[in-house]
Amino acid sequence: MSTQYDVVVIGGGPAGTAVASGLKAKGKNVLIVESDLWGGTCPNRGCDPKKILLSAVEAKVAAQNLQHTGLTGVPDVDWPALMAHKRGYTDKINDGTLAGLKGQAIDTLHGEAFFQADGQLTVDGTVIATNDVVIATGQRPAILPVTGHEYFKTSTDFLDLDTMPKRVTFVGGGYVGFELATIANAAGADVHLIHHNDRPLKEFDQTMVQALMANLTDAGVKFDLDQDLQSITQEADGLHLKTATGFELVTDLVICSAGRVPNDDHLGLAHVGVQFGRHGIAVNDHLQTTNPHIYAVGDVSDTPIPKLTPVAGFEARYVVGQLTQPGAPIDYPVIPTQVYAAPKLAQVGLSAAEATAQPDRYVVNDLDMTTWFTYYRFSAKQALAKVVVDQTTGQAVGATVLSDLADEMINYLTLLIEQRLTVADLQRLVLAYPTPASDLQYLY
Ligand SMILES: Cc1cc2nc3c(=O)[nH]c(=O)nc-3n(C[C@H](O)[C@H](O)[C@H](O)COP(=O)(O)OP(=O)(O)OC[C@H]3O[C@@H](n4cnc5c(N)ncnc54)[C@H](O)[C@@H]3O)c2cc1C
Ligand SMILES: NC(=O)c1ccc[n+]([C@@H]2O[C@H](COP(=O)([O-])OP(=O)(O)OC[C@H]3O[C@@H](n4cnc5c(N)ncnc54)[C@H](O)[C@@H]3O)[C@@H](O)[C@H]2O)c1
Repeated sequence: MSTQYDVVVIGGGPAGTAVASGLKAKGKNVLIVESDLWGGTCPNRGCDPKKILLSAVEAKVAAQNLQHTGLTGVPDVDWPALMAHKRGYTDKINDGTLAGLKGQAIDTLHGEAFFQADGQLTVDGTVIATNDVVIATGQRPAILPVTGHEYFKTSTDFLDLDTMPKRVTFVGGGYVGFELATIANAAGADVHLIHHNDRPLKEFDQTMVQALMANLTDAGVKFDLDQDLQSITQEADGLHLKTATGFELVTDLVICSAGRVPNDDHLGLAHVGVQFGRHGIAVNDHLQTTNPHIYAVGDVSDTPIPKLTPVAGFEARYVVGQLTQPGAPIDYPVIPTQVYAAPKLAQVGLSAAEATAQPDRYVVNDLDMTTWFTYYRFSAKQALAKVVVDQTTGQAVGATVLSDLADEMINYLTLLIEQRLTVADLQRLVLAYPTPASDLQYLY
């Protein structure tokens, strides 16, 4: 191991590993430091394990929808077997990621990176000399400071549960709350989702959110809106949750799904002049912190961009460019986001609400696709889309989709929006039929 590096990357998640690989490929002498699991949140305790568990939900919903139309019998989720399936993937991530980094001849260190008072970067006390640093330390689950907060478990605990408790409650109606409530409900738990106001998933189209909640309610999830949790107490019959209105609920497991906080408060950033706060590390439009030799990428950076794995990868590629051939400010493409519930809710670009405020420029195609061939085929319960079209160009500029296929449809729509394709452009292509892609020409 060298003692002098061109760049030290702090954090071995999607952002940090992509920076380290990119810089190494460009001939830089790089060290990457990780204090916990190599691979970070997404493959160990985020996107990937969540979507493996969702596979059983998808199969169960598909079977439920086809009852009386050619299929009999709805399968049960065998949680321990599903968890073993998940662990068959996640158990290999740490060693596999580390081996991948070593295979690229990237130096690695397991330990806690910290900037000492004299501005020196240390890993568990050992001083590391470097020209530049890239911070990619991600976020961790927020824990609401209610009485009895020590009883809270997090998404990390949920995604590694040995057995599914009878009663599970989520506090916070964001991505994590909706996604994990969907999984727990399909696995047979009695599920509540407590939210402090009447607008869960507030950044999504609210009529679509209402439709998603109606589907989940039908499936058995109970939404307790406008309930501000005050306390959790352990009693003989379970955990008692009490809210400000006097509402009370008894549960076996309570997951705090009220957001995530940046891992920026344990790095000694004040010792190197790096500004940070509760939204993350302050960066300019070159992802440079207030110390010009230190960059921040991925979930830990304070940007208005959604905190997602492909965004972490995009920012990582940009910073590799900055550290090898500095150039223009970062220019993000449109970014799709989605909630992997049942059905899935996805959106990209301009929202229907934003478009409606400019009626001279935009038109919103409000589509109920439930009876379309694509969804009739598997008796889908509901398939909705709102596609925003710029009337001057005929190009799609935004979309929201609620359906079992929304995760794929939103990527097609992202391509159409980014490539500025019109319906005429689409009709010059021949796409395989019958497929969801062959519906695209009917969306706008
Ligand atoms: C339950 C859940 C589901 C999700 N689902 C999706 C999804 O479906 N799609 C999607 O796009 N995104 C999803 N995300 C978000 C996604 O996981 C993150 O956007 C992504 O992991 C960010 O990558 P990152 O490298 O910035 O941070 P992380 O993956 O969090 O990696 C940061 C790493 O830095 C390490 N670290 C922290 N401090 C130090 C230190 N002092 N020294 C050394 N190392 C340190 C941490 O241990 C961690 O391994 C999900 C997140 C959660 C929690
Ligand atoms: N599918 C995906 O892409 C995906 C999935 C999971 C997580 N993520 C990433 O992780 C981030 C964090 O997800 P999250 O769901 O934890 O956070 P979030 O910010 O999406 O949602 C948190 C929710 O908790 C609510 N809340 C806040 N205080 C509360 C209180 N006192 N009581 C009840 N509710 C309260 C908020 O209003 C909000 O709706 C996301 O923003 C996203 O970047 C992405």
